[in-house]
Amino acid sequence: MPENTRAVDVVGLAKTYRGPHRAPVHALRGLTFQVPAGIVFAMLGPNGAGKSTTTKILTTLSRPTGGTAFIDGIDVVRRPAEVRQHIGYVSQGASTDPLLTGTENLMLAGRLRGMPASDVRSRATALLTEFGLADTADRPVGKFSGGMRRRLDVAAALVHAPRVLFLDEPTTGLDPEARAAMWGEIRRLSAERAITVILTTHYLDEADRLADDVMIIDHGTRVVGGSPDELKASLGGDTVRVSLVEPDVERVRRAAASVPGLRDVVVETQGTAGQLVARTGDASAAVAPTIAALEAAGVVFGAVSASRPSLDDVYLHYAGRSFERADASASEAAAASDPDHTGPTQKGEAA
Ligand SMILES: Nc1ncnc2c1ncn2[C@@H]1O[C@H](COP(=O)(O)OP(=O)(O)OP(=O)(O)O)[C@@H](O)[C@H]1O
Repeated sequence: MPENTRAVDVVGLAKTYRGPHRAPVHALRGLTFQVPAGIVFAMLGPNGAGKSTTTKILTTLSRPTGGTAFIDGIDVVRRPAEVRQHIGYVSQGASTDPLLTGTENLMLAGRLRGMPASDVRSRATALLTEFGLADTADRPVGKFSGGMRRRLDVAAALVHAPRVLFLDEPTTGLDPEARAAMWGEIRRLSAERAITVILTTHYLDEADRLADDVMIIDHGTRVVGGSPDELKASLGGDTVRVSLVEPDVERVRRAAASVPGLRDVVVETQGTAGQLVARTGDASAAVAPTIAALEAAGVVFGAVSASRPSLDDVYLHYAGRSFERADASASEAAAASDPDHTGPTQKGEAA
């Protein structure tokens, strides 16, 4: 791919957070990926995978401890001011001022970007119209709904017409309706403005529905990447899933191994519950023998389902554990190792 078609080019990116009273945290461990210009690209990973750290480095808010990163061919470490002209960034927390109106917020964003006062008003008006906020343009933003506020955040990030837009968990905390509206905005932006959208998410369905390309990231490295369809097709065949009650893992494995055509068998437990996930060429043919084998082995189980592979299955296949499990254990580990851990939205730069 020619150099100039890459919106993002990251090679061997590393970031270690060091604090005086804590063990170093290796948030990124040699992350390498490229994003072609003009697509919607999703970084998908469980809590603590390194998504926000990557975004912060690419948006020049944090310096890497190793590797290189370029936006539109510009080095984020050596030429950060230039990079900032090319990017818009919507962080996890709201970035607009609740006491100012929508128009005032966008004008402020434009002025902070160094735009002339004569340009910012017309730009603010156009953006408010584009994002369906024209009717509420003169209301203080503190009175906006969560979804309206998030749309205004995106509008503010676009005030200087950047070529690459970063969205850090754009729909976290939104209700389903506002979430769907935000997905619509992101698709529209990509189609109408031809900008590159890089979003981080830990919602599998969000990555699946929105992204042209997905990179699964875990423990600070790239696990696998590609279009959602490519990734799902790469698994070959269907998924059989069985929910288990107080499972004896070895017994379940042995029973599954006796079913012809079942492969990639994973048995996970969480408390007294568990699940068996396996791949098969033809799920409809595999369900009955799976049930028979589990019954014969005396395994207690609940729902049995067969489906086309999902991104959840892709994650399980390549990362070796289910996404839900990874998310839960990352949160537990963070809470255990850091009594001050305040969750994903409140982390500040410590190094
Ligand atoms: N400022 C910081 N100081 C110390 N450790 C940090 C800091 N910011 C992030 N980390 C740690 O770095 C690792 C990666 O965190 P990061 O926020 O990049 O992950 P994430 O994939 O964005 O997760 P989340 O969805 O929870 O935001 C985690 O172990 C996290 O606890």
